[in-house]
Amino acid sequence: MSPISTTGKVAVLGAGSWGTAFSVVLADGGNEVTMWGRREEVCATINDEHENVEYLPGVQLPPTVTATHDAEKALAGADVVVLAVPSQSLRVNLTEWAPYLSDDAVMVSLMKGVELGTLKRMSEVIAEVTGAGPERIAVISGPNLAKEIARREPAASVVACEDEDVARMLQARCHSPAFRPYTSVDVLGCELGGAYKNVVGLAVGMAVGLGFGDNTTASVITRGLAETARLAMRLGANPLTLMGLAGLGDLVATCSSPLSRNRTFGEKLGQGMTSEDIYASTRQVAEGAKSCASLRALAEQAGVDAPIAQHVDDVVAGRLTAADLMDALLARDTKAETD
Ligand SMILES: NC(=O)C1=CN([C@@H]2O[C@H](COP(=O)(O)OP(=O)(O)OC[C@H]3O[C@@H](n4cnc5c(N)ncnc54)[C@H](OP(=O)(O)O)[C@@H]3O)[C@@H](O)[C@H]2O)C=CC1
Ligand SMILES: O=C(CO)COP(=O)(O)O
Repeated sequence: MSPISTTGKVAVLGAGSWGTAFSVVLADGGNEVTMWGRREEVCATINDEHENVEYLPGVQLPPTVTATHDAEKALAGADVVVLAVPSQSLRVNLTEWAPYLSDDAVMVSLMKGVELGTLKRMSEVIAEVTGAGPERIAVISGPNLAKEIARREPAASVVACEDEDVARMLQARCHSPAFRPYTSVDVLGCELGGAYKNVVGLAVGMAVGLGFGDNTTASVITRGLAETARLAMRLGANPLTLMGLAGLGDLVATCSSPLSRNRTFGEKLGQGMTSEDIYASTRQVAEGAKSCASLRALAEQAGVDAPIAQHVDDVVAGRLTAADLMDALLARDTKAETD
């Protein structure tokens, strides 16, 4: 095997919280980073003030991070392309960007969602839109709340690619003093862990919003992990992935942290706000509010029992209240824990 390159030019497409925080990780790892931002004014403040004032105020970005509104410019010369837009917009975005991608660039999904309608994971959307093989598609997922990562608080994550050499190359590219990536070949397990924890985070948030304490949240987290593992294993994931950073690790971070947008969305539902009110109150994405419906459908398709996804979807859609969700989860037929 040839020596692994640890530096190079990376395009990060998406200038929200995670695209920006991950650009800091990549810059700390020695890469030259060009971000693509949807709005010119966001790019201008990144270039002129080295700060993403809207998404990560107070975080000074390294000089090797620049931004452009022009995707062709962002992608020029990039051998690694990091995708950090909301999951539901990826297909449209990537279709626009595809003509500017080089034929051998590796694409890395940072996204934690499942596409509505098609029920595709983000790696599957990337493969479909670009025609790239699995050796050019990777996922990075773990307990990585953007604000903490941008402040360089120590954290670990998983870099998954079916081609282990590519996972190792990406691991070297994003290893920095505060960010420790582990490799994996279980792309499916990492993606389902990342998408499902958002739905469980919504349920935990609802419990918090209703005023319940740690027994309730621990019960929802644990049964949420069981539900995630049931579906992921049925679809072919390695169960150990669900016990790792992209499963349990991310679930714990999301469900415990007031920084989580999904937990916060759930908390507001628990306090009686509607999804429409919550959408109107923030620009930031809470992936679980959409992926609850796609994960519910994916579980139905796979013949897997998914009561948390099912009831969270009903609350988000306004068919149930958060209090109904808690009652319904407890009133289900009793069974053995390991069924
Ligand atoms: N934040 C976090 O801690 C983490 C997030 N993730 C995942 O990363 C992904 C991105 O999330 P995050 O950065 O946090 O989200 P944010 O809400 O912070 O930012 C979203 C970004 O996407 C842009 N955007 C929104 N809609 C569109 C669209 N239709 N087309 C193109 N761009 C669009 C926004 O632009 P504009 O400002 O113009 O609206 C903004 O730059 C999600 O899948 C999330 O689950 C993963 C790990 C950690
Ligand atoms: O994925 C995340 C942490 O790993 C971020 O969670 P939220 O999208 O809920 O903020």
